[in-house]
Amino acid sequence: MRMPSGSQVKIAVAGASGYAGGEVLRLLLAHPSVEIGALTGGSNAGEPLSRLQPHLVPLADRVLEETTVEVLSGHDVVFLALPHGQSGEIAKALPDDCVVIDCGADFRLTDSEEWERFYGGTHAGSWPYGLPELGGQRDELRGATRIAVPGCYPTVSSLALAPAVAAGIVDPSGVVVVAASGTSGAGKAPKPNLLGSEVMGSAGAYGVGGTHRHTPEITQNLSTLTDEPVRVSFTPVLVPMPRGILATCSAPARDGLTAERAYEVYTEAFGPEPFIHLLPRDQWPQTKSVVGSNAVHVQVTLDEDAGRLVAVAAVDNLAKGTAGAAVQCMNLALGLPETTGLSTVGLAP
Ligand SMILES: NC(=O)C1=CN([C@@H]2O[C@H](COP(=O)(O)OP(=O)(O)OC[C@H]3O[C@@H](n4cnc5c(N)ncnc54)[C@H](OP(=O)(O)O)[C@@H]3O)[C@@H](O)[C@H]2O)C=CC1
Ligand SMILES: CC(=O)N[C@@H](CCC(=O)OP(=O)(O)O)C(=O)O
Repeated sequence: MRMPSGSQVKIAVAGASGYAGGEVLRLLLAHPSVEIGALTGGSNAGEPLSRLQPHLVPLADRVLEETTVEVLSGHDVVFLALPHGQSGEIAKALPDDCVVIDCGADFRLTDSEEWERFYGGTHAGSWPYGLPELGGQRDELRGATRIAVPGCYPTVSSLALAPAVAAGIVDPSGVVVVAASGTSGAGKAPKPNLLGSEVMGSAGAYGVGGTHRHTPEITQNLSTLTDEPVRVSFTPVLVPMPRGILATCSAPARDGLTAERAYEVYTEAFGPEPFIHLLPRDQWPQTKSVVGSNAVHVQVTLDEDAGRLVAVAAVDNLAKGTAGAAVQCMNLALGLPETTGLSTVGLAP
């Protein structure tokens, strides 16, 4: 579906009471070509949106509806911001010409065995993957009617290493990613380990030992860039901040690589990308610079003694890590300028 210039696209958001759905709405309120239609919830259906998302002032008079195919039909674009496993049935029942953008994981993986191993249950299938900056992915997204938005950790770690893997300056069988995330990455639903008293003043690793479900997604992404085997050791870390991910990624450097050459490779790869900002040589990414924005801040160097390329990247997990990517993909799907309604300006301090 392509938008005739000057016309408005009518969107619906399923999961509008959650973090990802709320962020999709925050971004779309600043989008010039969007009219906001149905907003649905789960347990909060029937509640005023303002009780759940008081920051979305222009939508203060809206009431959350039930998440049903009937409510969501009749829109040009439907954003699904539902828990894993909830998108498949709804997506299949929506009209073919409706653009469906799934913020969940249901359609991200291409390998059904990996889906069953990491998520359990039946694999719903795979859709065009919503990371335009990865290889030739942008072309897949133009005019697409079904899009799987990447996970937040896979977005930041895949982008941090993509230029190095694509250029063959590292051995992709030795990738290590350690990424620290803010607590909104875990969603709004209460969880015992996410109580304020558990999280405040503490940082903790989880999903250690290759068990986190984003491991196969990072491996899948990097494998699209090389014919060599890709092996990823991924460790997520929960840190006491509401938003942001900082990923420290490394891989064995190929003989003869210098820090200058690595930086050159990244400059060439990211030069044309509107949302990826390779920092000046002496600066390193920090989450506060990307909060609220769709930007990815990246830096790269060589650890000569360890013989490893080290790339660090920061994103806002709810913006480029979810909702910003979803809006960027909508723009591509509809033939709008890719950056419409999205900013690279963060919120600091
Ligand atoms: N948070 C993040 O940083 C990221 C999130 N995502 C993905 O986005 C999706 C949403 O995540 P997030 O917003 O964080 O989660 P939240 O827990 O904050 O929100 C979940 C939303 O889904 C609704 N919901 C829950 N169960 C049902 C159901 N059975 N039927 C209909 N609606 C239901 C909830 O409604 P109610 O509250 O009314 O019950 C709520 O609106 C997930 O798939 C997540 O993996 C992806 C990347 C990053
Ligand atoms: C801090 C935190 O808990 N983060 C989430 C990942 C959030 C994300 O990207 O999500 P989905 O794959 O769920 O869409 C986690 O580790 O499960």
